[in-house]
Amino acid sequence: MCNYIVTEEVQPLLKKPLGKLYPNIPEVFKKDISVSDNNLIIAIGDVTTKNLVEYGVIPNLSILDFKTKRDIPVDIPHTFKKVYNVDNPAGTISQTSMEIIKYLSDIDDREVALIVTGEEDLLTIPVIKYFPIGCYIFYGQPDEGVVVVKITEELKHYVNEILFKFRKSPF
Ligand SMILES: CC(C)(COP(=O)(O)OP(=O)(O)OC[C@H]1O[C@@H](n2cnc3c(N)ncnc32)[C@H](O)[C@@H]1O)[C@@H](O)C(=O)NCCC(=O)NCCS
Ligand SMILES: Nc1nc2c(ncn2[C@@H]2O[C@H](COP(=O)(O)OP(=O)(O)OP(=O)(O)O)[C@@H](O)[C@H]2O)c(=O)[nH]1
Repeated sequence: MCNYIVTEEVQPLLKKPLGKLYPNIPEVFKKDISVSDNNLIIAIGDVTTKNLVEYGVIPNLSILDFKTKRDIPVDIPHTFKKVYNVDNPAGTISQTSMEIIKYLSDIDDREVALIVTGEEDLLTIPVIKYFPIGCYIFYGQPDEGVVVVKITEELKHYVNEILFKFRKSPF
């Protein structure tokens, strides 16, 4: 594995929602669908996680950096059952992020937090790559709302194509 660095070619692709954009979390997701739908819920971003938690929906995995808009602190009103930490600089998907997300996709833990030192936005990519088909991913589209992604085989292929457009660095 290696570190993936964003390129000018790939950045515009990542600014487009990878799922359905909603102005706010839709009513259907204001309850824990992972119980009825038997699909995992992954939240990426602090505002997104905070909003879900405040509706009583605790994601199976929350990927956070405890800030929004780069430096506004965000408090998440929940004590997670397991917490992991990873370094992931803005503009990259670090090798360690790829490894920990692959590991987390294989274990059946609930209420896990992955705390990112750096920037968590791009980690939607390895979550789609490694987590099972059918999982729901929630992440924020700044100043537009929240994106809800349901992982499909096609989306996994698209994400692998996107990864090829990153610059790879061994360190
Ligand atoms: C294209 C993206 C993913 C590139 O992420 P990157 O790791 O390079 O971090 P970047 O610093 O560009 O942005 C990180 C976050 O900080 C925000 N941000 C960026 N610059 C600033 C700034 N000057 N002031 C305040 N907030 C900022 C962005 O809106 C974003 O929410 C990002 O810019 C973005 O659009 N994120 C929101 C949508 C998203 O998460 N998409 C996931 C695709 S995998
Ligand atoms: N209206 C609305 N906007 C949301 C919601 N969730 C996220 N957003 C928007 O998306 C932005 C990014 O939210 P997240 O993806 O949770 O990321 P973050 O950690 O809060 O912010 P960054 O560190 O800047 O990426 C927020 O600042 C909001 O503008 C929501 O439920 N409703």
